[in-house]
Amino acid sequence: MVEPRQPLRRHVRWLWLSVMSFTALMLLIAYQTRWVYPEIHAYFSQSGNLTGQQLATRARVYLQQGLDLLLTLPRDSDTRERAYFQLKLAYSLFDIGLYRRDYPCTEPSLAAMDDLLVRLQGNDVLETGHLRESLLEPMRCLTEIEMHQLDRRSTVTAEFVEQTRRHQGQVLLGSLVIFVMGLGFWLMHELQRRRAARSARESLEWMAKALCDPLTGVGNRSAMHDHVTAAWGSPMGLLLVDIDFFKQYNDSLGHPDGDRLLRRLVQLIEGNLEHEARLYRLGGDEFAVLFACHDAETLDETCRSLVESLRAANLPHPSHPHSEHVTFSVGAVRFTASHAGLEAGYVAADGALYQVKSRGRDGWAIASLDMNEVSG
Ligand SMILES: Nc1nc2c(ncn2[C@@H]2O[C@H](COP(=O)(O)OP(=O)(O)OP(=O)(O)O)[C@@H](O)[C@H]2O)c(=O)[nH]1
Repeated sequence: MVEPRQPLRRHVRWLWLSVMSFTALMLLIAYQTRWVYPEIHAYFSQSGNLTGQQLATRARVYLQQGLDLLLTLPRDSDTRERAYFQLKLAYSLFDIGLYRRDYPCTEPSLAAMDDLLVRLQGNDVLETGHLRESLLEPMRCLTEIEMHQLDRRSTVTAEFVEQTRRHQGQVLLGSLVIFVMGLGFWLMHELQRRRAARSARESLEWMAKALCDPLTGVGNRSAMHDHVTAAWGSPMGLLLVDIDFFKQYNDSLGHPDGDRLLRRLVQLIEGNLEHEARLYRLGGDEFAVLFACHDAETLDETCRSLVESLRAANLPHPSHPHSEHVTFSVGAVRFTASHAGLEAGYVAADGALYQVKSRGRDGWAIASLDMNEVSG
């Protein structure tokens, strides 16, 4: 019961491993998508961060506040001083390498602011129209920088998001390929294993067939040798059973009936055997019985019992010269299990069988063998 469940368990384990690793990968990707990338995106978008755009925005605010102060009347020294401070702050935030390099309007704007700062410091009279004109260009320039920097930032963010999406797609595709390859390898391994199991099973079946007589289903001569090898060194009894006048039986009833008689004989003999005794067909109408046999009485009793049970079957034989029923001749011997022992035992049992045949058949005879001589 345990054996057939093993492959199922292995399949489940393989599938479980594949599904778990695939799920882990998917979770990782989902985590990246759901939490990590938005975090990065948020970092790029946060309002408190000092980017190129935010410096320009602050500079413009300081500039606007300075201009508002200067446009306030009366324009006393305190107001001028506060306006100077705001303009100075705007100037310092505006005066950075990035703006000078990327925006041509920066240089003239800074020059105009510088000029205004000098005039404020020198307490020059400042006309409202002139003030507006001087600060119009820096204001326009800072607005242009702000807008451009905002555009740049959204372009960079969009590119980043697009890149991560593409990367994510590649990771997903790669994982799917790995998963499919894993399944493929598993499938190949499984097919290979099944092929090996099938060929092993077929080999065993062929081996079993090679040891079996196809007509009667009992073991053949090779199987009998295997039996002797398995019982090596132990005392055994060998009975050779032969149907009398089987040729006549075939001739009168036909070979199919002869086959049926052979199969019936197998049933009768097997029904009469002890548990550990085995029946073999050696060829034609000759059968052999092998069994553990420790003394002569057992051999004698087995022969007697077998012949009597076969006689009791009363199988009809229409062309038997001396009887109306099928009769049998049995030759028997005891030997010690080994190849040489079997060979000698077979010769001796065959001799005993020949004696029975010569005496008129329908009987049994036991040959004696010096068991020590053939025990090797
Ligand atoms: N029906 C059938 N007949 C077989 C088979 N194998 C051998 N035979 C026949 O068995 C007969 C054996 O004949 P013999 O060896 O002369 O033996 P017998 O006729 O029994 O004579 P004795 O043994 O001297 O009594 C032959 O006619 C074979 O053709 C088989 O598988 N089926």
